[in-house]
Amino acid sequence: MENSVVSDITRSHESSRDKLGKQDSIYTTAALIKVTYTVNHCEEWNIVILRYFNPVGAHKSGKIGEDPKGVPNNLMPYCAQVAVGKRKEINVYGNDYDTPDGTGVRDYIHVEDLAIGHVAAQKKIEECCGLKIYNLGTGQGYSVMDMINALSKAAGKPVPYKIAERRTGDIASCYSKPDLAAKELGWKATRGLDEMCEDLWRWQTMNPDGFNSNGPKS
Ligand SMILES: O=c1ccn([C@@H]2O[C@H](COP(=O)(O)OP(=O)(O)O[C@H]3O[C@H](CO)[C@H](O)[C@H](O)[C@H]3O)[C@@H](O)[C@H]2O)c(=O)[nH]1
Repeated sequence: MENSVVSDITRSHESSRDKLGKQDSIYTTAALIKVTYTVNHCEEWNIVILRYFNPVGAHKSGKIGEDPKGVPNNLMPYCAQVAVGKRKEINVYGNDYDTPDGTGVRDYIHVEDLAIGHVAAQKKIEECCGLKIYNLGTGQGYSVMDMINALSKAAGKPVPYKIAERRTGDIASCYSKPDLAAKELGWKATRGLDEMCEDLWRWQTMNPDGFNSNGPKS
């Protein structure tokens, strides 16, 4: 199976067992903590585990954002560096997946929605909740090409790309089922793809070299 819809930890899931086991890591860590919690009778501990999906965006001010060290590994920081002229083009890792346009699908979430999810989780801990595990995603999958097009729109120019080989360890599609977070945390992601890309682009243009930039800071 190449696809993975990440639902509650106690439910079975489908994902590839690739060489790196990459897509399974989101499960494995939470599952191990859950076992440790139960086996060691930690019921007096209150723990909330948050499963992040793919954070994108930056603070609205343009002053706080992602500053990868070296060559970015992830799609959107790399795309942003291409758009700002620091890199030539983005490699699209495979266009022959079983997805609507053949490129990989992920659940991208605005980093501010993710931050608000943490505040909701903190409140849950204060209710003495025991061990809880929540997905912080939008529940909506977008492809690599959707993301390149959305950033091109925000930047007002095309982001150059080329189709490359699949990357080892990638699966076709992975997105969340965030219902439990909505029900028990009262949390839901509200920022859409355009806002993610606009905020990412503002950060990147104000800080082309990340926190070492000498560009406008106000
Ligand atoms: O230069 C790139 C980088 C990525 N991609 C594609 O873009 C999508 C997203 O890739 P990311 O690397 O941005 O994110 P992943 O979902 O692959 O990986 C993220 O989720 C993983 C678990 O699911 C791990 O947590 C990992 O550290 C985290 O970055 C994938 O289809 C990937 O193939 C490209 O086409 N070109």
